[in-house]
Amino acid sequence: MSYQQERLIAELAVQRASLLTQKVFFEKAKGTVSKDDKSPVTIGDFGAQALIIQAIRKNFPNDEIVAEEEASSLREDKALSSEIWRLVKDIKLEDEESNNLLGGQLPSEEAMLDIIDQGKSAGGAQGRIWALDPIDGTKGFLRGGQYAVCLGLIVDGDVQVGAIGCPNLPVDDSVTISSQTGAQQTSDAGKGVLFSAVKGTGATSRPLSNGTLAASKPISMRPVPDLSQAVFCEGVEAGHSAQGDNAAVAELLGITKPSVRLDSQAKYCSIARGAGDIYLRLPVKKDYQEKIWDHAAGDLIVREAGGQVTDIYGNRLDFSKGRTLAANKGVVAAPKAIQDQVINAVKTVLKL
Ligand SMILES: Nc1ncnc2c1ncn2[C@@H]1O[C@H](COP(=O)(O)O)[C@@H](OP(=O)(O)O)[C@H]1O
Ligand SMILES: [Mg+2]
Ligand SMILES: [Mg+2]
Ligand SMILES: [Mg+2]
Repeated sequence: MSYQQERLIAELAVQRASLLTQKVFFEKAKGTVSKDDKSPVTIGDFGAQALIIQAIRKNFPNDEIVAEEEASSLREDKALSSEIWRLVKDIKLEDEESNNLLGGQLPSEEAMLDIIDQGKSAGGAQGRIWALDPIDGTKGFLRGGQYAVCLGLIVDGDVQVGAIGCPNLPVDDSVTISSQTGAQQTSDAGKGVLFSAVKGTGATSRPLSNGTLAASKPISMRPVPDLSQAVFCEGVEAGHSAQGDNAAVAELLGITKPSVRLDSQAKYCSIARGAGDIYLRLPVKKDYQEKIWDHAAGDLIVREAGGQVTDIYGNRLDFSKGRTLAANKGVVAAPKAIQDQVINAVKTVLKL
């Protein structure tokens, strides 16, 4: 199975949904609601989820979908629902053929709510399951920092296809990343990248801009001959990974440069293209289970670019356990050649 059609649909769906998120941001349409877990969810998250699920349903009607958001709060907030519909209804790619492939415009506001609710699969070890994070790094999105539109296809527990749109990353793969917590986001020029991978065929990047079906370029992690020179990245939100432990691991590895802080799976994408080297996500809360939509696409893109992605024990991420990575704790991603060294440092710092 080559998964080329799945990759095409995933790329176009992510590209279209990214257009919506950019429109939401630039129109300052930043209505948010709080979920039970107290995380914010914006007009962009709901709208992007609707657009991507529509594309999956149109092309692969029998597949299951595990998506982050659900529409119950929207059904009780007519004003917010109408505002999302206003922004979603006219979103399209420049290329008519691509729009038709994705199913065209959504038919109505009510249909949009129903579609948002089609991402409630329990996940698991069997069959074809799409993992969708319509906006990963919602807090980064709200701050004007990094965020990502992420879609992965898991087949019998194994990620086969991944696509990630990063509207605020530089197009140029060779630009070394720097911390982006919001304030630096001033200009749009040269920004917006679409990353993708199919298992066994490598990872690629291309510009995300509307209408560009430009050729994808292969990307790969850069070699790290001197670990002390490695660039390590971590999340901006201190509640999502233990920044003190991350720093202690870096110090043990002899890394002297401070971490680069980015929200979202832009971290996986950045190391995959050689704009950084190591991604550390050491757990803050012992009982937190990472969500599959926060990692599926990024895990594949990094591994296809020559990296290894494991949890803090050195075990591969297991996407067959349902909606969460119930068998794993934390995430450590690095070039294959140095992954063992990084894991040893993690084990020392966390006393595992
Ligand atoms: N206690 C916690 N530990 C780890 N990840 C958490 C967390 N609470 C929330 N998250 C997840 O962290 C993601 C963002 O990661 P990062 O901090 O690397 O940008 C969030 O995705 P969303 O923004 O899609 O909700 C959310 O799912
Ligand atoms: Mg969220
Ligand atoms: Mg997320
Ligand atoms: Mg999200």
